[in-house]
Amino acid sequence: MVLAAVGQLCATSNITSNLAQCKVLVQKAVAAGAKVLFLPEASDYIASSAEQSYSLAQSEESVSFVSSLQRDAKEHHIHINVGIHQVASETRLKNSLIWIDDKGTITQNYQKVHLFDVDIKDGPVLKESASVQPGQQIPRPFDTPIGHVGLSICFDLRFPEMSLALRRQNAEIITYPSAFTVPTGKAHWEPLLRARAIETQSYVIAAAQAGPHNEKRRSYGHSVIINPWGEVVAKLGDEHQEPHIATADIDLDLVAKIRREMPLLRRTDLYPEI
Ligand SMILES: O=C(O)CNC(=O)[C@H](CS)NC(=O)CCC(=O)C(=O)O
Repeated sequence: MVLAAVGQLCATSNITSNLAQCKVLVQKAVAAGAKVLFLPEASDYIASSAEQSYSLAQSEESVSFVSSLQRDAKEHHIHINVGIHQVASETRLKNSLIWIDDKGTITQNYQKVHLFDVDIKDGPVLKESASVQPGQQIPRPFDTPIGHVGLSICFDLRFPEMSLALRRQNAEIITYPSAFTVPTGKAHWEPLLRARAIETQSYVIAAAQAGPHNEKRRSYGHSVIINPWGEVVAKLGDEHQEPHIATADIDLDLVAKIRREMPLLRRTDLYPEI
């Protein structure tokens, strides 16, 4: 069994201080003996407008955010999965999730495919598609020290088609780094994540942002690791004063046992194969 850590922070528009929080999380994960650290969506920054988000993605701080974590990964022999913004075009960004291996190399880069556009009465109004270009592919799950990892981000967790597609390609662990809104988090966060774990018979690892990013926006927190039986095996609350981690052993024998004991044989003669 290999130990994985989820890290929780509250990013603002200050990339330098967000990096400092991420580095604290790396230190805590290393001290706990974790081999992989999962950091939230948009760990580099949460901006207060589309314009600010685009200009931050072009900044030097944005480049050093990633290179500094690459150096940490190499120095401490830890893999780091982290959500960042990348420039996609002259007007739009990518909401990206990169995998940095224990040599400091970026080996995977997933671009979020489902964008979060909501306008909830007396609730959050967010239009991610105003500044972000949707990804066009679902990368294949890849080998890591904790098993085959399939990458997805935040709002993607509402689409079981995507997690089932990753499962069919042999994912054993599915990631959902997030910055969930508070009302949708209270209502949907844990049940949806547990459902994704149960129906894919995979670990679900969801590192979350927590607390107030600016006057307009706050995130729900509650980072979790869920085993393939749907049990929460590591959990944080909504603390946001200082960065926190939670850890769990990833047991691939448990994945194999659950899949062997309860095969989910699909009736693809009756509905399409995903
Ligand atoms: O804004 C950034 O820079 C980073 N992106 C995000 O935080 C994204 C888009 S606004 N947040 C979500 O997808 C929350 C989904 C959610 O809360 C739900 O599905 O209920």
